[in-house]
Amino acid sequence: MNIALLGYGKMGKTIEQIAIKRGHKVVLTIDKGDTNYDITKADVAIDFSIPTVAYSNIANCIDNNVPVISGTTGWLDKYEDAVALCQEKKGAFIYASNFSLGVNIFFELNKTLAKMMSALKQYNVSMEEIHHTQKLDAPSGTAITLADGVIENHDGYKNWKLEESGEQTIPIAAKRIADVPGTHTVTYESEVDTINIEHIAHTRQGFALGAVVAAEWIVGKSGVFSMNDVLNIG
Ligand SMILES: NC(=O)c1ccc[n+]([C@@H]2O[C@H](COP(=O)([O-])OP(=O)(O)OC[C@H]3O[C@@H](n4cnc5c(N)ncnc54)[C@H](O)[C@@H]3O)[C@@H](O)[C@H]2O)c1
Ligand SMILES: O=C(O)C1=N[C@H](C(=O)O)CCC1
Repeated sequence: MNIALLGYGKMGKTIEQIAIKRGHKVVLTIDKGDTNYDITKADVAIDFSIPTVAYSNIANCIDNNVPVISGTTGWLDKYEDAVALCQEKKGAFIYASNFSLGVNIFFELNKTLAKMMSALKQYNVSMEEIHHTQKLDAPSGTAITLADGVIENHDGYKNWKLEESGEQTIPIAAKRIADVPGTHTVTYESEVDTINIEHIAHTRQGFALGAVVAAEWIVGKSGVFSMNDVLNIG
């Protein structure tokens, strides 16, 4: 497959290594300031850029009929626009806040636990995410997906807030520590005990492999998909 990388930072470079090992060719590496390029050289594009440009990168792919995978976080106010554009143009698009297999299993575990805890009002839920200090957005996209998973499956919670608790609100703490690839903890606390579930990424390889697997999966399809479709879970 010929792959375009939109964003050639930490993730773009890790994805390039994995894509080549899996027999693909990286035909475009687009970073800040690169505007004049022909995206149609690629069979599929993988966007890991920055929140302010993710939507225009995705829209450019859809407009040019190139399937696109996006892992960029912090741009979800425009997610529904991307869905509408993809449907209108009969394109192919996947956004995932986290492409790693382990986190996608963790997402399902989180939903199951939320269902179990819904009747147990003596427990309060909270979340913590820890990432490296270059991260531009907070809370992480993964923490938002985890909070949404609780809200959909636990009748005690209706929203989430960064560093703030309140009635029916899941507090999310965001910590920034040098070189941490990504740690997420969901905690249920009562007066007598604590239940934690946690995912710790040791490297970025898991995110990158998941993005390449999603790119392999989407070619030849049309529609808006999720990692659950790719991994056949959930
Ligand atoms: N979904 C996941 O599994 C997952 C995993 C890791 C990171 N991420 C997200 O992916 C994004 C990138 O992460 P990173 O660690 O590679 O960040 P990074 O800062 O290392 O790389 C981002 C790159 O995008 C470039 N960029 C700026 N403007 C651009 C433009 N107009 N077009 C293309 N590229 C442009 C920057 O110059 C930089 O090189 C972040 O939003 C991060 O939260 C998601
Ligand atoms: O390094 C990052 O930035 C990460 N971003 C994603 C998020 O916001 O959840 C996934 C984990 C790494």
